[in-house]
Amino acid sequence: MPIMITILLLAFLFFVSLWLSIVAFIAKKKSSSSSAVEWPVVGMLPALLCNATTNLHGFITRLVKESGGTFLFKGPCFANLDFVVTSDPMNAHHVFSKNFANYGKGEDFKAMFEELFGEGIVNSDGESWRFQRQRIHSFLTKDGFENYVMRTLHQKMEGTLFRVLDDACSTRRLGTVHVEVDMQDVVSRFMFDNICMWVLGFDPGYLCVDRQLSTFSCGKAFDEIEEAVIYRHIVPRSIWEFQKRFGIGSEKKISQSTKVLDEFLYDVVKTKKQELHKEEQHQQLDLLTQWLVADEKGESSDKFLRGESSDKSLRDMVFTLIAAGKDTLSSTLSWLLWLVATHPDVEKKILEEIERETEGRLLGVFMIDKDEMNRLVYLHAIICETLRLYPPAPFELRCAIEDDMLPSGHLIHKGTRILFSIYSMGRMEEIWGKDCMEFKPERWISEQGSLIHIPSYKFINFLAGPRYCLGKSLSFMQLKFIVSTLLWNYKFDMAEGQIVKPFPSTMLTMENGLKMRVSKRDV
Ligand code: HEM
Repeated sequence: MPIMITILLLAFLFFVSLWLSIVAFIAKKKSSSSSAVEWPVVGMLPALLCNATTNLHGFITRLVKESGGTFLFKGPCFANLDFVVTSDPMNAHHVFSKNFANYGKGEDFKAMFEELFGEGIVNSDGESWRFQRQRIHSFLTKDGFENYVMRTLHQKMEGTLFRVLDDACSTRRLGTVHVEVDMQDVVSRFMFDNICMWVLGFDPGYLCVDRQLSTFSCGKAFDEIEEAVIYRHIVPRSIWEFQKRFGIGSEKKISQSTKVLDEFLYDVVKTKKQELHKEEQHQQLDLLTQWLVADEKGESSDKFLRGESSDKSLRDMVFTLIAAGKDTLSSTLSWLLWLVATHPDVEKKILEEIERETEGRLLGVFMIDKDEMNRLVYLHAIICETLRLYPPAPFELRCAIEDDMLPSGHLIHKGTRILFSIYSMGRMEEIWGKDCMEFKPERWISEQGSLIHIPSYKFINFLAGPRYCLGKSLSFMQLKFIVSTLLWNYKFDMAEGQIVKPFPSTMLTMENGLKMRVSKRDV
């Protein structure tokens, strides 16, 4: 009997103390100004899940601002989902440049992107990464490559993009009112074809004049993977791995889309290898041909890829380059078109600059040379400003190899993951000033009219240090050509009632697309 009384007494005390701690926790939560409450056992996961589908980037930006630049995101205690989240430029400088050797992509990142990038450059570290970087860099800077890219771009714009837009304009003139074009979809298809032309050497026709005819499923598969993979960032690895094993939910989508892509890419690799010895094939400048030719010449200098590359490593290489170029450029273009359409003063200034610097030669798709391109300073500033507010790759992840201390004073243990929010960095008052939320291209231009240099660790959209983006200068060249030609020839107005907001994805796309009315510009 006394034992029974003792047990009842202990149970009573346990429930009273549990009740008191819950009451205290809720009271603390109510008085706390933090946007993410840390719950017992599940950590901050409920707050992340609540915000993940509505305003993931805004939520993280709020947390980063509240914490003064860096905070620890606590996941559930059983899930290994803790991250140090930061938007502090000094931390970026430390991790990406000064102590570069201590930070890799980490096992979790590799697992997340395994079936997509495989051993491709963005998913590798060490020797394999160094070798691929040096090779891709030499191809991109090879004599004639830039011209080749600009020629293929010109060809696709004139042959397809302008005709698609002309169609949209003439339909309006014939009286079919309210014809709206989803420009996000158009530029995404256009960029996919464009990148394929210089990575694979042919145009797969994802954007074609009669878009009803485009049955090409590979481009769609790319888009679907990108949407689905964000889920792997949010839930514990064991959960998405379980779903992957049994083909459930977004994991089913990823495996179906990867299959479609693999069929296409392996087929391209096989055909390319077979045709390599045909006359003039060696002269082709697309990156896949250049890679195969370099293999033949025995230029491999690495254990990883000595001799002829396997079909798998070629597939990984081309997939990675298409992914690196397509989404980044199409995201920048979409946000830029929206920002210009909603800022008439900026639109007016850019048209004045194009007229002044190219003497109006852009009517139709005319090539502009490098000198003319360099003179388009305001356009350059518009691109930087778009990237600042809407970075195509909003996050960057790194994992510590050994213990370390960040300049912000945060102790980093071996294996800790650090998530850089590039989106938040673009909206920090400490970096950009009080008007950081405004779209203001002028902030990039000095009083003398030249571009202001912002250190790469403050503007890490192309990353900083030894792993900075290999496609940066190619991207500016292409974007300047596409934007100047498009804006000079067409006027883009927002469709009525269109709400533009970011979609929570690994790439910063727009949730509801970008519906616009297109008309020919009267110049
Ligand atoms: C607006 C356009 C672009 C932006 C904002 C951008 C941004 C980035 C970022 C943030 C990274 C670092 C990724 C990581 O380490 O996880 C990166 C890497 C890379 N980018 Fe870009 N990129 C752009 C366009 C391109 C284009 C057109 C190419 C085409 C060749 C390209 C090729 C690469 C490659 C090969 C890497 C890997 C570099 C390495 O790991 O050493 N990028 N880019």
